[in-house]
Amino acid sequence: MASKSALFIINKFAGGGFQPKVEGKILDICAKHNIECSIEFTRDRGHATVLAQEGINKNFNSIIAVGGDGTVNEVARALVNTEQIMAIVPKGSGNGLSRHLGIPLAFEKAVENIFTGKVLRMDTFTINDRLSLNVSGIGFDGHVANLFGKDGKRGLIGYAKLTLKEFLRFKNFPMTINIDGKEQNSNSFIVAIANSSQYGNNARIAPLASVTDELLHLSILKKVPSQMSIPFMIKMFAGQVHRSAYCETLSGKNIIINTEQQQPFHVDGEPTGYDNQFNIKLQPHSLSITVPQQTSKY
Ligand SMILES: Nc1ncnc2c1ncn2[C@@H]1O[C@H](COP(=O)(O)OP(=O)(O)OP(=O)(O)O)[C@@H](O)[C@H]1O
Repeated sequence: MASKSALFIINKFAGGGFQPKVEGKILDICAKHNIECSIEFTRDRGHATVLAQEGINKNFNSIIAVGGDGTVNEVARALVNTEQIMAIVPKGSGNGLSRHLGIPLAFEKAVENIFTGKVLRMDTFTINDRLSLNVSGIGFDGHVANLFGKDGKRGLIGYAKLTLKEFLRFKNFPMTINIDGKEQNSNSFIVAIANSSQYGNNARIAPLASVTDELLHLSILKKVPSQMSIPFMIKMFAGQVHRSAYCETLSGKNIIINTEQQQPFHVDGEPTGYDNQFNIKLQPHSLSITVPQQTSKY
C-alpha cells in the first residue's frame, strides 16, 4: 500500500469547478482503505505550496493535488527533492501529467489509485529557477497561456478559440539554443520543453518524452501555414508531431535559449510573463509520484 495517511489539497477552481459531494467520496474511500485523511482547500494562487509544506511537517504519507497541472505544480514545489510521496486526482481542464502517467480521470478511480498504485521517482526541471513537471514553452504557446490566464474562460473550446484568433498575428522569432554545450540558431514559433509527452487533452507535443529518461525533449516548431494547420493538429493528437516537417526535436539535460526580443513563456500551462534568456535544467528523479500499477510506460 502506497499510503497510510493522506492530505488532499483541493483547488475548487480547477477545471469545471467543484462539487461538494467530492469531500464525502474522499472520506468514504479513505475509510474503506483504513486511511487517516485530511482535506484542505486552496484559498489563492500559490496556497497549495504552503498547504503541501504544512503536510510535510505533519508527516502525512501522501500529499495529493486535486486539480489540474497548475495545482500539481504548486504542490510539487514543496515536495521536489524530498522523499515525500505525491499523488494526483486530476480535476483540471487539461490534466497533461495525469494523462501521460495513465492516472485515471474518473474521480473515484483516481482516489483508489493513491492507495493501490506504485511510487516512482520522476524527473522534473527548472526554467529560470521555476519548477516544471510537465511541459513548459516559449513563444506562441506562452503567448496563448498569458492571454488565456487573463481571459478567465478555461476549457478546451475557449482555448481553441483563442489559439485560432492569435495564430494569424504571432510570428516566428530568432533564437540561439545551447543544448548540453552544442549551439544552433533557429527561427521558431514555439519551443516546447517537455518532460511528459503532452500539454493536456492528449495534445502530444513531444510523443517520445518520458518522465524517467533523465532527458528533456525539445519540440521546436515553425509556424505552420494556415492551410496545413488542421493536418498538423491531427498529427499532434495522433502522437505523430515529431514526424512533421514543421517540427524539429532535440533532447538534453541543460539548455540555454537566448532570444533577440523578450518572448512570452509558460510553465506547465501557467502564464509566466516574458524573458529573453531561458536557463533550463533537468533535475533527474527528483519527485516521488504515485502511478497505477498497470502503467508500464512513463
Ligand atoms: N482558491 C483559488 N482561487 C483562485 N485561483 C486559484 C485558487 N487555488 C488555486 N488557484 C489557481 O488556479 C490555477 C489553475 O489551476 P489548475 O491548473 O489546477 O487548473 P486548470 O487550469 O483547470 O487545469 P490544467 O492546468 O490541467 O488545464 C492555478 O494557477 C492555481 O494557482
